[in-house]
Amino acid sequence: MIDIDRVSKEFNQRDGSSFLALESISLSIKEGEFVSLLGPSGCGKSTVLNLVAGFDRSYQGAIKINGGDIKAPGPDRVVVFQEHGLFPWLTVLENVAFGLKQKGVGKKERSELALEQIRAVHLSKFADRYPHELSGGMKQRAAIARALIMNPQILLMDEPFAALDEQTRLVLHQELEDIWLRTGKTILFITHNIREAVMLSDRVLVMSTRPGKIKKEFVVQAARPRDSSDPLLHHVEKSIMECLADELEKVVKEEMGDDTYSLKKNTVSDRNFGGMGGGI
Ligand SMILES: Nc1ncnc2c1ncn2[C@@H]1O[C@H](COP(=O)(O)OP(=O)(O)OP(=O)(O)O)[C@@H](O)[C@H]1O
Repeated sequence: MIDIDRVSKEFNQRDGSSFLALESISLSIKEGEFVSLLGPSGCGKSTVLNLVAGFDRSYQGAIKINGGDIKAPGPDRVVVFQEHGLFPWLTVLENVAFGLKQKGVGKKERSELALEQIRAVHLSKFADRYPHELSGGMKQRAAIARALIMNPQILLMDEPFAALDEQTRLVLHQELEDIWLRTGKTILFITHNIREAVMLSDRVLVMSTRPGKIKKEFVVQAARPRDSSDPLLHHVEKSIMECLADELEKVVKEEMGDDTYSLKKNTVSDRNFGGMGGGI
């Protein structure tokens, strides 16, 4: 369904030089699969998502959806960002129905369809509220409903839960898994949270940084719906942490400007990773 074949991406920098953000990335995502891209800050996760979304067409290599080239953003792919992007002057119902209005769907039909999606994300009681009257989790639910109402084949999710508190995030993980199991959407999910990637995904692709590459793939074969106490999930988390230790070292050295600093001296500890469920 999504085929990324030896894709490289360079950005022009202010000083006129170019910066290689992605180097020969290849990956395939099957229809209905839930795949996460995981990696340290700056490894190119969002760049990959933007290319698949069709926001940026200047790259080397090929990206195909169902065998066809991506020419522009399309209705088959909808992006959910960390920032919900709801219109502040519209209610939840109006926000969710907005895309259908643009498509010319009549008021009664779009309200019915919007309410259906709003029910699916458990926001029925808040359909007539404005975004500023909602919690962060509610806003992200509304953003998901707004994406789903367009019935895309593919959901591209760029750290959609990164700004939420831990409890809310856990609830939304369950809700997203329910939605995914029910709708069979193909999901490409970007995160730097190891626990989140493992809890949600069929496969986690760990990226390395500068330039961004796919370092390793982890298949998560745990049963659905996922149970956070499943030992298999903990096992995969641990393997991913080990895989990421080198990358973190690179990032920390670069950010601290100190070649002598070593994370590993302190071992790959909970402190460095923010706990088993932590981010990177
Ligand atoms: N428009 C741009 N111009 C120049 N460089 C860019 C541009 N967009 C991204 N980059 C650089 O490309 C690299 C990859 O960025 P990207 O945002 O894809 O990383 P990321 O893994 O999503 O990071 P984060 O987790 O912090 O969001 C970074 O070094 C970033 O500074």
